[in-house]
Amino acid sequence: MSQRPWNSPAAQKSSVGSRPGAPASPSLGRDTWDASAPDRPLLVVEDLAKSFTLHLQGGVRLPVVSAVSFEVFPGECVALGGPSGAGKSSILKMVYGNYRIDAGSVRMADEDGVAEVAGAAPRRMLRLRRERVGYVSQFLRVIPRVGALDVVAAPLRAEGVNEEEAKARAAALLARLNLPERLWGLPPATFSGGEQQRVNVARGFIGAQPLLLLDEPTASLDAANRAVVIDLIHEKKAAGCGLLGIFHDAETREAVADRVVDVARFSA
Ligand SMILES: Nc1ncnc2c1ncn2[C@@H]1O[C@H](COP(=O)(O)OP(=O)(O)OP(=O)(O)O)[C@@H](O)[C@H]1O
Repeated sequence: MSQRPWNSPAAQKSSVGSRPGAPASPSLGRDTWDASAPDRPLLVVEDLAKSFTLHLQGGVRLPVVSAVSFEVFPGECVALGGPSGAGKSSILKMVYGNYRIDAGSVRMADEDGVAEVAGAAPRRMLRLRRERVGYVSQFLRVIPRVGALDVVAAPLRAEGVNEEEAKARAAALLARLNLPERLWGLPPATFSGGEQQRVNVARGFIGAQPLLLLDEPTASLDAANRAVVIDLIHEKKAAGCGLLGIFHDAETREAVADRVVDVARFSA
C-alpha cells in the first residue's frame, strides 16, 4: 500500500474513528450519554455530510464529505488527515458551527447533558463556544483598534475572570509564545503572519473549554514557537481536554496526535 505522508505508520497510530481501547459502544444516545464520565467522549460526530452550492457558478453543487463519523475523548488529540481539499477544515467549521451541517449530527458534552450543534440556535452556539469548545482558526480575525493583550484576554473576561487576572494570564501566555512586549498594546492587524498566529493560539488556548479545535496552529511558526505550541497541546491533554486538529507539519502531528482520522475515507 502506498504511504501518504499524513498517513505514515508513525503518524497514523490509528485511523479509525473510535479511540483504540475505548468502550466497545459508548452510548451515543442523547438521554443516556453521561458526558462527564471519564470514558465518555467529549465530541461525537456521526454521519456528517457537507456539500457547497456555488451560486455564482450557476448553482453548481460541490459534494465534499459524507458519513463522517468519529469521537474525541478527554485527554486525547485526534488529527484530521487527508489530502488538500479532502474537507478537513470544513469538518472543523461544522463542529464549531461556522458551516451549516447538511446531514448528520455533532454532539458535544454540555452542562445540560449533550448539545447538538446541527441546527443549534445562535445563542446556544455562542454559549457552547464560551463554555465547551474553543477554536484556533488558521487566520486571526482582527478586531479594529483592539490590542493583542485584550484580544487574548477576551475569552477569560467572558468566563467572568477579573480584569487584572485576565490581563496577567494573557501577558504570561504571550510571553511564553515569545511575542515581543512592545506589541502587546497594538492591534494585530499589522503583525507578521507568525505574530498573528501566536496571538490566535494564545486566544484559543487561554480558555477553559474542555474541547479545542485547531486548524493548522503551527503553520506560520518557527521551530522554537512550534515547540511552545506542542507543549501547550500536551498540557491541555494532561488537563483532560480533548483536541481535534489539522496539522500539515508531520513532525508536529507525530508529536501531538494520538490517532489520525483519514478524511479521504469520507469523500463524497
Ligand atoms: N465556503 C466554501 N464555499 C465553497 N466551497 C468551499 C467552501 N469551503 C470549502 N470549500 C470547498 O470544499 C472542499 C474542501 O475544502 P477544505 O478547506 O475543507 O479542505 P481541506 O482538507 O481542509 O484542505 P487543505 O488541506 O488544502 O486546507 C474544497 O474543494 C473547497 O474548495
